[in-house]
Amino acid sequence: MSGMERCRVMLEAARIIREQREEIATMETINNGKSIFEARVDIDISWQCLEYYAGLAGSLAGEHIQLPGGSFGYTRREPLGVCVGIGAWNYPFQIACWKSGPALACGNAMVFKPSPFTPISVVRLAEIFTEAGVPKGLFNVVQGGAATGQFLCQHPDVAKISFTGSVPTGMKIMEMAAKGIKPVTLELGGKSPLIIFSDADLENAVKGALMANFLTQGEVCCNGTRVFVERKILDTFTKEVVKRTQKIKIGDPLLEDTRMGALINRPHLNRVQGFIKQAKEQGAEVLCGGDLYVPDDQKLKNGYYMRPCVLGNCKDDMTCVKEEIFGPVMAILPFDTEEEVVERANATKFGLAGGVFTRDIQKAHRVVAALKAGMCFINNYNVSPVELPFGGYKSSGELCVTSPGTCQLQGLRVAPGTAWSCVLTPALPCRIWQGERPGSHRVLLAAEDCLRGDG
Ligand SMILES: NC(=O)c1ccc[n+]([C@@H]2O[C@H](COP(=O)([O-])OP(=O)(O)OC[C@H]3O[C@@H](n4cnc5c(N)ncnc54)[C@H](O)[C@@H]3O)[C@@H](O)[C@H]2O)c1
Ligand SMILES: NCCCC=O
Repeated sequence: MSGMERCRVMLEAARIIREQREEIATMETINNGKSIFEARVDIDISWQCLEYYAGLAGSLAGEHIQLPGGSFGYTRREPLGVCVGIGAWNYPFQIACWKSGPALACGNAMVFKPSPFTPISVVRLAEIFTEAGVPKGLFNVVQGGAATGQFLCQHPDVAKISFTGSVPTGMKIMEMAAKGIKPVTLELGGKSPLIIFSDADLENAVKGALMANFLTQGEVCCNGTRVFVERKILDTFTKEVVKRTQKIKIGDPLLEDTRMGALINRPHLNRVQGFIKQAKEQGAEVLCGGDLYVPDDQKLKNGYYMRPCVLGNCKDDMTCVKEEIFGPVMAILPFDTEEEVVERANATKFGLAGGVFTRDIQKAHRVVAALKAGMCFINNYNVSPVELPFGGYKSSGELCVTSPGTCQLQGLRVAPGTAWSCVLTPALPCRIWQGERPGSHRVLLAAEDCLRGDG
């Protein structure tokens, strides 16, 4: 198909998703346990993602290169072929759209494997693609766990792997991809810093801290779970955060007023509570929550519910501050100076996201520029519009570069084939990618290098 033909089919899929928003959101709530309130937002981001990539499909073009003596050369953008998408369980439908959107827009086929804990909604996506006119066999769902994932990654006919999940699994995927010399995109875990300066709008900062910690039961990769608070406002901020956390309505995720549903499964619930137990042993103080929540509704009494937890008296070397818990657990850490907090915020193996709350706009930009993190928020948190790139530094994953015939299957939202793309928004650290030209290296440059002229 031509790009415009692919665009039309993808727009139709986006339209069907929009039309069936309520049904798919309900399915996602049952699939994952998150509140229907949040699941609707996930579905909206999903159709927006397909619309976004549909919009790019028609303008994917090669280049004409003039050579001496009247000769010329040209480049074509060709699909890679069969791409594998492997997803995590926290945003099942959305992750499947993030991966299939760019793959299909560029003319690739995709075999998608959801997490075995959330197998359902992606099957609906496959049906929708078929209804919209995606040719049979172009988007495929394979169910299974680690062994199935390995099989897909090692299959000789697979040209590219896009993975969302934990760091240990990401390392295995990268090894498998290396053996097959396959490009890979990794979207991995995080332990992101959220920095609250004393001049911040307190009301907004408290809301931001809740947004950064308790969406989807805290099971969000980019959550700002290390909440650094300037000592001058530590007590006021902590008191308010605890008060608001205790008011979060937990329970049946299908009810309109529920804001926190059930964790994904019993082993994960036990793991999250294990982190809280260990935090107490290491000297942290549970300021609220952390215990099981048993809803009044009899049919939910064995559900995997817990009260959101705020930990005080935390230190940087505690396990609860260093490791990704992937549950509703916020750690509060006092700080005194900007220099100190930036150093502590960056002292982590992860680098997915970061946030700053302050009324001082210069300080805000200075601090986010100094954070070694992919997605940075100023006076806001956990909004990820599809138009913006999403990906990490260090162990949080790799932002792959563009390559001919495909575009990023997640992580880099630029027109495939664009030679230079610059992302420079108030809330994002600037990054510049150099697209591939035949025979050249592809490099990822920090903005500062380019501004100095090194780029
Ligand atoms: N950066 C992002 O965009 C992003 C988004 C969502 C979740 N995450 C991360 O995902 C993690 C939670 O998800 P999870 O528990 O499902 O992660 P996981 O790594 O356990 O599993 C992810 C997927 O990989 C598959 N898998 C497991 N072992 C495999 C192997 N050896 N080979 C191939 N596939 C294999 C699983 O079946 C699943 O589909 C957290 O660390 C979270 O931060 C990151
Ligand atoms: N906004 C979606 C973030 C996905 C990470 O878990």
